Amino acid sequence: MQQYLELMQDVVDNGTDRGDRTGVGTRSVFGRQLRFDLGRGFPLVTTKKVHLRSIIYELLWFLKGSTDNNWLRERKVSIWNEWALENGDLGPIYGKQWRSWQCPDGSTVDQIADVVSQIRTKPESRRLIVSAWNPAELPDEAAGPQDNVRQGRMALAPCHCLFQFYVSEGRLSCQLYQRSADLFLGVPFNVASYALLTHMIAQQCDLEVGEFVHTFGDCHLYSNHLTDEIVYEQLSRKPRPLPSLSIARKPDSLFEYELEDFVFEGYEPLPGIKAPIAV
Ligand SMILES: Nc1nc(=O)c2c([nH]1)NC[C@@H]1CN(c3ccc(C(=O)N[C@@H](CCC(=O)O)C(=O)O)cc3)CN21
Ligand SMILES: O=c1ccn([C@H]2C[C@H](O)[C@@H](COP(=O)(O)O)O2)c(=O)[nH]1
Repeated sequence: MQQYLELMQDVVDNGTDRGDRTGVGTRSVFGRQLRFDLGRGFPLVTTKKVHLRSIIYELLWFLKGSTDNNWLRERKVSIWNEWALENGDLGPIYGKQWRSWQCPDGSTVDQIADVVSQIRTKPESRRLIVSAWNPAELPDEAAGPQDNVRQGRMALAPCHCLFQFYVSEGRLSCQLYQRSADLFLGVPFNVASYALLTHMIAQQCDLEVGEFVHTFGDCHLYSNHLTDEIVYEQLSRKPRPLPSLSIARKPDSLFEYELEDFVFEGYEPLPGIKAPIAV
């Protein structure tokens, strides 16, 4: 994960200091890319301990099509708490757009089931895309997350907003476009989540894993992460070898995976680093 640290250093050295929606302030660069060969280890940050359980449950929750934070809370995953209503509702965020994108005629599109079926039947297609960016349901940037949900809008605009698959020589690759990236807290989650999704879809489609290509728009470090205890501490650490992932069984569909199916070996990270989240 040296390249993750290099991107962090790039933001520190070349970023411009700017204000942002949350009021915290960031240092940011625009337009960057990381590439991970998934055959050479699972891309999980090793220079701090990353909470894999939260990442896996969040992905399973997206794949269920759920936007109800209670499902995560029941599993002790707290990463969406700040954005949810009292009753758990997060509005039409990822799960809704992935599994039941609303059409004008009242029908819905299951983009995930469709893309898996396309990968199986038309692997050379150049249209293997899933988009969470639904302009009709975006939040009003001037209102808070809960107010947006009360209006039937998303609590937060999709950050990882569009991804595309590519099949070549029996390998499945995935490229993500992330319009806005919290490099310290969000990105380790996003890289691992899409790497995991690529492994799952490859297994379902009888393919090997290829690359995960992570393309960024506004790539930032929050100003309250630019401290000796947080970002500079992480930049002083040396990456360790990557863990490996094996999947214990092959479920009948992409929607039937469980936490216990994912077996990670050789994850020996440096200690965790706590940081405040910008809401
Ligand atoms: N500012 C911001 N950054 C994000 O990364 C982010 C948002 N907002 N809003 C929506 C989701 C929620 N995500 C989150 C939220 C919290 C953590 C976080 O606090 N991580 C800690 C603790 C992990 C845990 O307890 O499971 C970490 O050390 O990684 C990570 C991703 C990613 N997203
Ligand atoms: O998966 C995610 C979700 C969110 N983020 C970060 C990126 C930004 O710091 C905030 C979102 O704020 P916007 O004003 O909507 O850009 O959350 C992330 O990195 N990964």
